[in-house]
Formats: sequence, C-alpha cells, structure tokens
Amino acid sequence: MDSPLAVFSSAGAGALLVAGTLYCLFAFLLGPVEKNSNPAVNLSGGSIAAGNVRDKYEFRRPKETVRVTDKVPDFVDTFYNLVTDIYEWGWGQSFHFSPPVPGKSDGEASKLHELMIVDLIGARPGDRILDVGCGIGGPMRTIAAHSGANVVGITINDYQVNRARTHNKKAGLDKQCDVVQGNFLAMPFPSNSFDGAYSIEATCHAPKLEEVYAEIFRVLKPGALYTSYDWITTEKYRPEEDAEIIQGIERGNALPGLRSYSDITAAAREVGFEVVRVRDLAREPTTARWLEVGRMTYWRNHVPWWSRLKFGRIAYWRNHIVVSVLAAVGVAPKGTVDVHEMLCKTAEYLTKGGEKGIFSPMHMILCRKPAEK
Ligand SMILES: C=C(CC[C@@H](C)[C@H]1CC[C@H]2C3=CC[C@H]4[C@H](C)[C@@H](O)CC[C@]4(C)[C@H]3CC[C@]12C)C(C)C
Ligand SMILES: C[S@@+](CC[C@H](N)C(=O)[O-])C[C@H]1O[C@@H](n2cnc3c(N)ncnc32)[C@H](O)[C@@H]1O
Repeated sequence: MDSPLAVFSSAGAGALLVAGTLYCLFAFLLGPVEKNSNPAVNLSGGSIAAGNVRDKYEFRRPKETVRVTDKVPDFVDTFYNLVTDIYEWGWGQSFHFSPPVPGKSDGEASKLHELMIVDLIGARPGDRILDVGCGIGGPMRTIAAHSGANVVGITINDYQVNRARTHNKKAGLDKQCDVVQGNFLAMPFPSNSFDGAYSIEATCHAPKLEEVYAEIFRVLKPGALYTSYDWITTEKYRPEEDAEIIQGIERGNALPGLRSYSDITAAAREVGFEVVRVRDLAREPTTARWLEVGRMTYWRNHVPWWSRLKFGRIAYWRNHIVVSVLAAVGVAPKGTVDVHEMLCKTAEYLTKGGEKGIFSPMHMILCRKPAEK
C-alpha cells in the first residue's frame, strides 16, 4: 500500500498539474498579445461608463459613414472609447499595420516600421517631435527610446491619454514622452515649435486633409520634416465595383471617407509643404529586396500587411468566446460583443481591400516645411 506521504504527494502533483494547465489556459485566453499590455478582464468602454457602452454603440452604427465634418472628432472619440481596450488586448500598443519582415515577430516588424520614421525625419537626441494622433503611444515610445528625441503626442481620446501616460511611466520614458488630449485640427501648440513631426494611420480620420496638414505645417519649425503613413485608395480602385469594400473599411474604422493616393500629395502642396518623397509601403515587390532609407537598410518581402489579419481567424473565435463570456458575467460592459463583432467584419473588409490591391494603410509621404529665406 502507498504510504500516506506518497498518496499526498501524487495528489499534490496532480492538483499542481491541473492548476498549472488551468493557469496556462487562462493566460492564453485572457492574456494580451503584447507583454505588459491589457488583459481581457480589463476590457472597458474607455471613458464611457460601462452601463452606457451599448447605447453609445447603437449611436455609432449608422448605415452611412459620418460625413458631417464638425461632428467627426466627437464620433472618432466615441469610437476609440469603444475599441481602445480591444485593440490593445488583441493587437498591442501600436495601433497600425506594418509590412511583415522575415524572421521577425509581428511586434518586431511593427517596431521596424516605426523606426523608419526616425530616419525619415532625422530625429536626433533633444529634438522636440510631434506625434499626430498618438493612440496609446506604442510608436512614440519606440521612437523616443531609439532616437533620444522628446516626443509629444496628441490624441482626441482622453482614455488613450491615460493609457499612454501609464505605459510611458512603466517604460521609464515619461520624461521623454508627453501626451495631450486635443483635436489635431486645432492643436494647442505654438507655431514653429517642433523639430519634426509624424503621423501613423491617424490623419485618415480628418474630414479634410488640408486642415490637419495646415496645423502640422504651422507648428513645425522652418526646414523641419513631417512624415505620414496614411490610409488611401490606390489607382486600382473602381467605385462601381469596389464601393462596398471601401465603405465597409470606412464604417468599421470611423473614417469620414477614404482619400485617393493622389489627394495626399495635393493636400501637402496646398498647405505649403515641399514634397520630398512619396511611396506606398504596402506595394508588393515581385522579389524580396532591401529598401534603403537614410542610414538604415530594411528588409522587405512579399508577405503582405493583411496576412496578420488573415492568420488571426482562430484567434478571433477565441477572442469572441472570451468577450462573450466576460460580457455575460458582467466583467466586460454589455455592448463589447457588438463592438468585437464589428471589428471581425472590419478585418474582413480590410483583407479584401488588401487582396484586391484597391486599398493601402501605409501610403508614406515625406514633406518639408520650407526653410525661411
Ligand atoms: C488605423 C486604424 C486601426 C488599424 C488597426 C490597428 C485595427 C483595424 C482593425 C482592427 C482589428 C480587427 C479585428 C480585431 C479582432 C476581431 C479582435 O479579436 C482583436 C483585435 C483585432 C485584431 C483588431 C485590432 C486592431 C485593428 C487591426 C483605423 C481605426 C484608422
Ligand atoms: C489608428 S489610431 C493610430 C494611433 C497611433 N498613431 C499608433 O500608430 O499607434 C488613430 C489615432 O488618431 C487619433 N485621432 C483621430 N482623430 C483625431 C483628432 N481630430 N484629433 C486628435 N487625434 C485624433 C485617435 O484618437 C487615435 O489615437
């Protein structure tokens, strides 16, 4: 017969195994994609009280995209209250796409995409750089840490300001990174006060691109550079055939209307910028090759940006179950399931837009504010 000690230790080992398995399953189901980010149990409605999330979601479900210009910033603010926690949990601290890089994880590829900005605008230690539409500050932290520059971010959404500040502090970058709540169409900064600026997948929220570009132009010092990665329709877009996909992208991402690639250069020139370089970073090269930008060399290959969305199908199901359970037991606000479902559809439209080659989320433009004579 087994000694009581042996029975106890084998029962203990069994219990430990079950507890360990449950813990791993729990961490797998609820944990964020990025270390030190937001677990599923923290899903909230941003600055919207939990009881009002469903009403707010109903409000943001118009058939047509919002096009009433002066209502756009409020609408976008509500949108980010609803999606910020889900984005952070399911995607990470950087709310943008990036070209996959062989041998690198999604997170590393995303950082490389952000680091290219340091080279493009020539950010140096001590510079004051503006991040237009900074989200919760993933790119800002990468850029500040790598360049030694001080980065000031602006976002319309108060909840994102708090998340960004929390992460800046955790990363020990709160001295270098500052975040303010405000509208990028009327920024609370003096003219000629920044050494450089960038925006990543943010200016597509502006009802008129000229308005946000004019503000960026105003706050930059003469001679300073600005680069933007923006969402656009490509030359392959045919409204008669592709309108449903493009409207699906607009609806699911709170966009007042996607612009064509040619509108970007025109808007930059209209406000007075010199256009230095334009390139669609989503373009699928036929062969793998190196892309030279400034001092650094970046590897590009033919895996497209939307592959990260496509490979996520199983993850969406897992996330859908997690969100449904958390909403049912009252941990996540009611309405979170609708928001998550909307994001699943958005992912499909984005993938279709990418596959058809009619849409790009990374049209890059590099501009200079002319130096004073
Ligand atoms: C620039 C913008 C946002 C771009 C992306 C960061 C987000 C666009 C679509 C989002 C997602 C779609 C599917 C979600 C999934 C169903 C969920 O389980 C986990 C999060 C998603 C993957 C989510 C993550 C962020 C996006 C990829 C716009 C708004 C201008
Ligand atoms: C898709 S997120 C990108 C965030 C960040 N650039 C990143 O890559 O992680 C778009 C950002 O633009 C901001 N934004 C949209 N419209 C804005 C406005 N009118 N004023 C200020 N910020 C705005 C949103 O609040 C959000 O932070």
